[in-house]
This record gives sequence, C-alpha cells and structure tokens, in this order.
Amino acid sequence: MTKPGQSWPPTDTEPAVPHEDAPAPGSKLGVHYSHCFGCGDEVEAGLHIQSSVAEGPVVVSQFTVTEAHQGAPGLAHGGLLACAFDEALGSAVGNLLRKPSVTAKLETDFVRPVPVGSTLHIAAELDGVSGRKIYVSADGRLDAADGPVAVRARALFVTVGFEHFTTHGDKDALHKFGVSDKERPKDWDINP
Ligand SMILES: CCCCC/C=C\C/C=C\C/C=C\C/C=C\CCCC(=O)SCCNC(=O)CCNC(=O)[C@H](O)C(C)(C)COP(=O)(O)OP(=O)(O)OC[C@H]1O[C@@H](n2cnc3c(N)ncnc32)[C@H](O)[C@@H]1OP(=O)(O)O
Repeated sequence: MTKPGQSWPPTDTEPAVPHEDAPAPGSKLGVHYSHCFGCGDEVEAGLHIQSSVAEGPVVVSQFTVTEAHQGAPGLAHGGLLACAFDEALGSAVGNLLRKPSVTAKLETDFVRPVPVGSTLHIAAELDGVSGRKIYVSADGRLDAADGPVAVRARALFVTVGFEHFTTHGDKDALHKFGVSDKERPKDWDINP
C-alpha cells in the first residue's frame, strides 16, 4: 500500500505518450466489451460508465450511482466505486496507449460518501510508463467536473499479449473485444 506522501509513480518512468492512432481529445469512447460490468450495455445492473478523451493523457468518465450500487442505504458500495475507477483508469490506458493491459494493483482513497443518484466525474491521467508497467491515477468528483473530490485512485497496469485473454479467458476474446485479425497487427501492439 502506498503511504501518504510516498512519491508517485513509485519508480522512474518515461512520459506516457498517447499512441498515434489514439482517439483525439473530445472523442467519445465506446463500449470496449458489451458484457463488461464497468461499461457494457448488456449488463443491466452494471455501472454503464461513459468516457471520453480530454486534453493531455487524460480520459474523463461519468458514473451515476443507482440503487443497484448500494452498500449502506442510500450510499454507494466502496467496492463498486473501486470497480468504477478500475474501468475509468483502464479506459485511459487501453484507449490512449492502445496496448492490451490488465490491472495489477489498484488503490482507492474514499474521502467523501457517494450518495445514490449522484454522478461521479472521474478524470484519469496516465502518469508514466516503465517497460510493461503503466502508472495511472484518477480523481472522482461529486456531481460536476469541479465538484468536491469523493474518491481518489492510483493503479499499476501491466501490458500483456492478447494471448492473456484467449488463454485465461475466452478463446474468442479478440472477436468479442471487436478486434479483427485483419486490423489487429496494424492497431495493436501484440507482443509487449
Ligand atoms: C481488460 C481489457 C483489455 C481489452 C483490450 C482490447 C481493447 C480495449 C480497448 C480499450 C480498453 C478500455 C477499457 C478497459 C477498462 C477496464 C479494464 C479493466 C482491467 C481489469 O480489471 S483486468 C482484471 C484484473 N486483473 C487481472 O486479472 C490481472 C491478473 N494478474 C496477472 O495476470 C499477472 O499477475 C500480470 C499480467 C499482472 C503480471 O504477470 P506477468 O507474469 O506478465 O509479469 P510479472 O509478474 O513479471 O510483472 C511485470 C512487472 O509488474 C510488476 N508487478 C506485477 N504485479 C504487481 C503488483 N501487484 N504490484 C506491484 N508490481 C507488480 C512486477 O514486479 C514486474 O515488474 P518488473 O518488470 O520491474 O520486475
């Protein structure tokens, strides 16, 4: 666990430079997998997070807390908030760097309760890259992009080959991610 005051990223990094084919600032990002609990449109009780690219290596996301997301009456469950940040951070990594990557470590600081009905405005920024390791952090603000911070998160993502998904998950994962064999070599770094 990172201690307060500990430097971030925790190691020397290179700047995280968006891929030349990354969507431009202002672009709305689509669902990366329709059954994803974070963004999928086929998961009724999912988070239905919507994201777009902002200036800098930043992705902004909105997550509206519903009754399906409660921990205590009227309040969001902390684990679901962590899930929302995993999605928002992963969206920044995947869409800006265009490298298949998975969360290796995720830390969350819950600094204010998040009521049902509120919308978290999450800004996730790529902080640096060291080999396969990608450091990314985010703030979640209540009900407006300049609202009070309710949650902060930091994460380490690790770039993997696409075989991570086909070996450990579904052998048809590429197709389900919407990555065709034809476009894959052009659009994606397969061997990290
Ligand atoms: C998932 C979507 C991908 C889709 C791709 C296609 C299209 C996507 C487009 C856009 C994407 C949009 C949105 C995505 C949204 C959400 C994403 C959600 C992501 C997740 O929710 S994903 C599920 C949870 N996630 C896992 O299911 C991972 C399980 N895990 C493993 O699969 C392995 O554990 C792995 C691969 C992480 C590493 O394994 P490995 O063998 O490849 O590499 P190794 O162990 O050598 O680690 C390499 C270096 O990372 C350091 N390192 C590793 N772990 C660390 C830790 N915990 N703390 C500190 N450092 C750590 C080592 O110390 C070493 O560092 P060093 O190089 O300096 O020695």
